[in-house]
Amino acid sequence: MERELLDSEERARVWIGETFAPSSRQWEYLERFAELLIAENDRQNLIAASTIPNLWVRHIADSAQLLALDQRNGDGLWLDLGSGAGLPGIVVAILNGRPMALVESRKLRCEFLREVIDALQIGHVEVIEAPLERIETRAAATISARAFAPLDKLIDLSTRFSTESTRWLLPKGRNAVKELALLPQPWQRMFHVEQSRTDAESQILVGTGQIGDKQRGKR
Ligand SMILES: C[S@@+](CC[C@H](N)C(=O)[O-])C[C@H]1O[C@@H](n2cnc3c(N)ncnc32)[C@H](O)[C@@H]1O
Repeated sequence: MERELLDSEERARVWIGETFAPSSRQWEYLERFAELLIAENDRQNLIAASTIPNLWVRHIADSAQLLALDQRNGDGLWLDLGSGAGLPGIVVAILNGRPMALVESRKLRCEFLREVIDALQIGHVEVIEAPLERIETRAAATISARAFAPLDKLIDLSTRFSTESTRWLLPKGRNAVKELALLPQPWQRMFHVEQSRTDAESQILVGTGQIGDKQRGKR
């Protein structure tokens, strides 16, 4: 069955309500995050100004849809790479209590992320202010990365955080299938393609497992 496209702010909110049943506090946090994001966008370029009228579709629901693809609870770490303004990491963390690590190399963006965490009192979120290449290796239950790097580079940089049960959630816009086809076969087989709920032409690569050196060698 074809999925409903979240093509209006109202539909995006209704879908979030139906999918995650947020508490009134979680709704308040999503609203507050949206306000902080818009305000901060005057100071630093976090999101394209043209997307602000559709913020709930383009950023909030677009981020939340990743959580719908991995609704595991518990204490498995969610690692969000190149988090920028906290997309998808902050949205996911508002809706889910799993530990969240936001990896972001730019100082100003990290300052904003820490302000949001303080304002919303979401203590299960940490900001790792460093290039991904330099951070300590930790096992991630989930790895997300929105608009971070081309797929082959992204996988190269993040393989060391994966385990056999790692869920990879990689929104890849219109080039998802093309980028996937460029990977070595063993990596390709780990992924399937999900249609984005927020953009008819965008897709998300969803994978499970550890990408090891051996597989890399079988190019
Ligand atoms: C295009 S932005 C996307 C931000 C956010 N994920 C989003 O979808 O709005 C890419 C982000 O990745 C960060 N970034 C780029 N290379 C990085 C690296 N090697 N390590 C950590 N962060 C990096 C940039 O500073 C930037 O904030």
